Amino acid sequence: MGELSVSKEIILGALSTVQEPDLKKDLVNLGMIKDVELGIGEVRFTVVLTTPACPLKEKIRQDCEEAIHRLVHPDLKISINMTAEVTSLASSDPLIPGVKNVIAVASGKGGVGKSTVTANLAMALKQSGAKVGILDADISGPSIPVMFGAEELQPLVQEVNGKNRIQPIMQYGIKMISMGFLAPSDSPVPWRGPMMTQALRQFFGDTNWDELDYLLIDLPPGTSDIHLTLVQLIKLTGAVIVTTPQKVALSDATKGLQFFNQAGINVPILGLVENMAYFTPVELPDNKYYLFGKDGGKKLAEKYKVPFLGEVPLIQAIREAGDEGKPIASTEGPSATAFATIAANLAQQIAIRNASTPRQ
Ligand SMILES: Nc1ncnc2c1ncn2[C@@H]1O[C@H](COP(=O)(O)OP(=O)(O)OP(=O)(O)O)[C@@H](O)[C@H]1O
Repeated sequence: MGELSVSKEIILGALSTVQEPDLKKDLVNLGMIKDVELGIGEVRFTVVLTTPACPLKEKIRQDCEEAIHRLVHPDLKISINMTAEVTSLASSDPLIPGVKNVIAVASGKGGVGKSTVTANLAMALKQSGAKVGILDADISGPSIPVMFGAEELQPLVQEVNGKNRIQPIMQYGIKMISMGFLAPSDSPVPWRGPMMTQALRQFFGDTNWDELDYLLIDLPPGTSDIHLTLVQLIKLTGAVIVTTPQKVALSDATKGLQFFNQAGINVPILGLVENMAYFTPVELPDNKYYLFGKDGGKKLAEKYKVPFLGEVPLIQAIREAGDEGKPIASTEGPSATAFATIAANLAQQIAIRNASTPRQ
């Protein structure tokens, strides 16, 4: 390598030509470059991404290397430490000060796999390195405890700073609380509106969530009192709608979209997930059978101009994993990959949303 005179300013100058592809601003201006250090013929620095699940991680790394090699010196050795700090909408919500993003997972129709998608998205986000929690508010059928093998567990109440706090259950590194922990599934007592509201309030305000990057809320199907209470109680980062490609499911999903979009509620739709997009039998893994029609979710997303986060196949192993209390995203294989892709797309949409909304 020839005579080389490099300063931190020169490096930052080169990196200020690299754009964050989603946020459409340069990395230096976004404050994403940290700890630039120079050695002989070498530069080291840290790139702080907006989520550990960033699908553009490799592209950003390559763009940094390319800019420095092109603008500073082609032989400079570059060591980049890729880290992440999840962004948030407001500086903090007084009810849950340590929680950065609250995401509602909703569906129009029941049984479309909303809880399965919630459980596996949480798992995939956790595996990317994020701190994740689930609040199961689906009183019509609280399935999160079953899907995480936690149906026999009971959250403890502990005194913290003189106040009683519910300790969430921790399974697979995910903190969770569920209506199912309060009311046994065979309980004959129906939940009344005020009880649900009270429970939801406690799940936020009296639960020791500590610090979380993403708190996913598994909502009951349709739209209910719980939906209204939720949007009044907490500033949501946004909502995810789960649907199958079937006509009735799509028409109900539209109602879900409209609920969050309506004036006075104004919760942004972070995206749509198409579950049971096609059936793949175990013995013919390359065959796809479009039992409920093709691309229904994708087309609905296009029609309402909301992001399409991805599709999940109808696979026996997904159901079995749910029943066994071990979400499929915690294993390896095509289903886990599908959920990892959807989780990365969701994390990306959250980062875009947070960057486009002024902090309060
Ligand atoms: N992609 C899939 N492949 C196979 N089985 C699935 C898939 N998605 C969901 N299931 C199964 O379908 C059933 C319903 O799923 P789930 O409980 O997640 O739906 P839901 O929309 O949350 O229902 P609810 O109406 O109770 O809110 C479960 O037995 C689940 O294991």
